[in-house]
Amino acid sequence: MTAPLDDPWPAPRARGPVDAVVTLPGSKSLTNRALVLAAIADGPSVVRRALRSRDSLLMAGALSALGAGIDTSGEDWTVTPARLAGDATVDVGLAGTVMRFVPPVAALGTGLVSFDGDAHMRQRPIGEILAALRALGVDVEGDALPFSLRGSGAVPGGMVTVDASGSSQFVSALLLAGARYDAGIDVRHAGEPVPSLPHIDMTVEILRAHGVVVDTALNDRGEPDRWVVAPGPIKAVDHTIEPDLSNAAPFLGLAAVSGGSVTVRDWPLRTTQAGDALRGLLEQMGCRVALSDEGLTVTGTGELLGIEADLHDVGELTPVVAALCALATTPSHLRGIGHIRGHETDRLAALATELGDLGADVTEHADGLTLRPATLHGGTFHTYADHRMAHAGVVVAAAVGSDDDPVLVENVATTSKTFTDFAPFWASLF
Ligand SMILES: O=C(O)C1=C[C@@H](OP(=O)(O)O)[C@@H](O)[C@H](O)C1
Ligand SMILES: C=C(OP(=O)(O)O)C(=O)O
Repeated sequence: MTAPLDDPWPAPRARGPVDAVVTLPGSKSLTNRALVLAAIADGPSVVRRALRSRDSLLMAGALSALGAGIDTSGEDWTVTPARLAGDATVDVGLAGTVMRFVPPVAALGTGLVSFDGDAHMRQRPIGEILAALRALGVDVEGDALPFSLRGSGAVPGGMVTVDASGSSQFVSALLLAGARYDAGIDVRHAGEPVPSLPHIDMTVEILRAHGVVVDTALNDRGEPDRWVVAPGPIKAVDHTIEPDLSNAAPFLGLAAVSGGSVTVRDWPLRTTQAGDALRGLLEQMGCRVALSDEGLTVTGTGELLGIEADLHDVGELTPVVAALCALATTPSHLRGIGHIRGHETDRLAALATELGDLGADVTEHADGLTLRPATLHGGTFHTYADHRMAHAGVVVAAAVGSDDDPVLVENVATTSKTFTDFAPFWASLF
């Protein structure tokens, strides 16, 4: 057990360049997809180097509640599918992947499944998936958390239209379970552009690894925003989970703000993870970036430049990128990210308030932020129960303030959503 931290936490300030080589925990997005598919696959499988954090344990708990056998005792998790039967309650916590990916699976079972989660989760969008399930023949009660559904042992499936402009997870959720629906699933998006497309690519890629037939070529034939999953078996496949590249953001950001050098081990040469975009973003901000057999190394050059960036595809990187922009010597404009107001908190409002309270020059727009150079000072950085706000806070704390005027990060423990014991690990680097 790690000792409880002071709250608010006096996050360490870098007194010189920070040099470190780190091994990061597994990807939340990959772990939770692998668990879902393992639970409805044709036989048992192993999820190696699974992320052990609140979101992945909630996913394991949810699938176990539906009947799957999941052994999370070791580093490698064994999953044994079972007929999904009986009444169950599912705690989704603050995990978008649990709230969105589990209902389409629960619909395959027999029994009443009730969903609830953290207070803020009741504000996060889910209505589109519940409406889609209803249209596909599932008995669903409610339009937001808490909600329930009653499975009848089969889902007819077929064609369904969703507005996934609020979250790519609406599409991923339906695709993940779709091969088990009688007619498969044909998902069409209608609305403003879908954010976080690499996450849908990740879903398609892992489905194909399980032998599921997914047609996205329809998109290339002039039908954008359409994904078709054929009904059929889901092969049992063992997965080894890549490190979480989005969670690499504060570590690489630390190199940038301290003028040091941080290597994240096992950075994949090819990946669908949104965090891979950090390579280009940090290079644009003036860092040296090198991918080698050892991993990804980012070296701060002493110069941190602002950026013009459309983060629509990689919105989850916004909090740390915005923190870096607040410390940059030239202006920045981050756009295309209105949807992150529906993340763990309204991230645009939270970043504008918290960075602004430390002296940053931030303007909030409907779909982004403008940040101009300013001198920041110490104070308390609130996190709104959002792990990535805490990541932004510790990066600012590393670069700003003084012994008499430090940056304190409130509820840094919220990082446990995707990184167990983040704060002691972070502190060990200084
Ligand atoms: O499918 C996933 O694993 C995710 C999709 C994205 O959600 P949105 O499309 O809601 O941004 C991303 O931000 C989230 O962290 C994880
Ligand atoms: C948006 C995020 O999480 P979730 O999976 O809960 O949607 C995130 O981790 O940045």
